[in-house]
Amino acid sequence: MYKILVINPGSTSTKLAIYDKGKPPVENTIRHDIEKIRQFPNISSQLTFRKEVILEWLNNINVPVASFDAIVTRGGLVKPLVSGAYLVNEAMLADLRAAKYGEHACNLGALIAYDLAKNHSIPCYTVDPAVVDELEPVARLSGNPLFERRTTFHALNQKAVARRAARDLGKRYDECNLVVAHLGGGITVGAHHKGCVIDVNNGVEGEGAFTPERSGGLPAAQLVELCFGGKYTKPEILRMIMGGGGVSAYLGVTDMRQVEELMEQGDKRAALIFEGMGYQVAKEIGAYTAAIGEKVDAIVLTGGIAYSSKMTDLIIARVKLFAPVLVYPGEDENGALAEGAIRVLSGEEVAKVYG
Ligand SMILES: Nc1ncnc2c1ncn2[C@@H]1O[C@H](COP(=O)(O)OP(=O)(O)O)[C@@H](O)[C@H]1O
Ligand SMILES: CCCC(=O)OP(=O)(O)O
Repeated sequence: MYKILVINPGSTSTKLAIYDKGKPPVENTIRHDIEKIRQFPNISSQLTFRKEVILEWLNNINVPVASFDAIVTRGGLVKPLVSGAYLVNEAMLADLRAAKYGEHACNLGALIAYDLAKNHSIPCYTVDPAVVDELEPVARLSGNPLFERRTTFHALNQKAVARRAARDLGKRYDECNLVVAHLGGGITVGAHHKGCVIDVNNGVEGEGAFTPERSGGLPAAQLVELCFGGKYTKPEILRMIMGGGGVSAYLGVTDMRQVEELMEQGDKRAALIFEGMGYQVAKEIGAYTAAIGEKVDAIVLTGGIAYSSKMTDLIIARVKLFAPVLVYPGEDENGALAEGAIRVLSGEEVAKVYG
């Protein structure tokens, strides 16, 4: 068995885990001060800050970087890829440094891992990055040839949870039809048809349901008016879509537990926004059920917001006629990353080469 460091950078946190030869994992979620994060002009400039926080933790628990057999990290926004494990290489790092395929905190993972590992000859991997692309040709059409739909979604957790749901249904993943909804800071709903995600909303480009901090799909003509109206700058408008949209724009908070507290105090607007999110997620589930076009074995709800039975009850009430609903709150991205690295180290899977 192997000793593996897992690095999973999110927009406001860095999740870390050490998997050591079958022992229970040692995990740590470092929540970054939001004001501190906002001081950085862009994601890539957070590199040194985030790396030092990781080194500090390893130092505190007395684990040297050299003791790891591999470092595995949540993949960044790179070119569209088939599902699997990838060796972190210079070509991948160059695309991430240039944010060639977009900016998201997950871009930092491979950059940090490589930086930590480079003096110790330790291999670094990513598994099922957010850009896993198994879309059918018909799903790529946007409605105008100037725009092509592309994938950015919770591929790692969606795939891991879909495999778990298949096991619980007594089937193999590639025998199942599942609609998986990851309900977190970003919300993505994927149509898993016999082991392939044939369609999914892009979680960072303004598609799908609104989320705690993202707008989801907006009325296109109104957005164009706003862009050319002269009142807002490009970064301000981008923040309306990512970071400051959705629940944040309506209520000024991004934690759904706070929204529930407001509801308990009788805040009717909070109740409407909470219901609106569930309503939009249910509509997405309906759309991706249609995308599968065959009998759906189960609808799967996962991610942090799936801890809220108020939210899952609201969604289930609208979608239960389509298929049975399974709820797996939270995520086990760390476990999925470690398993991916172990598959490579043990020779069960050959790491793909990015380029
Ligand atoms: N018990 C809970 N009830 C309601 N919402 C929750 C609960 N726990 C976490 N959340 C919400 O889950 C979201 C984060 O989900 P998570 O899956 O960890 O995020 P991400 O997809 O961004 O990694 C936050 O909006 C948080 O408010
Ligand atoms: C990066 C793609 C999926 C996504 O929206 O992730 P977060 O919810 O972690 O921002």
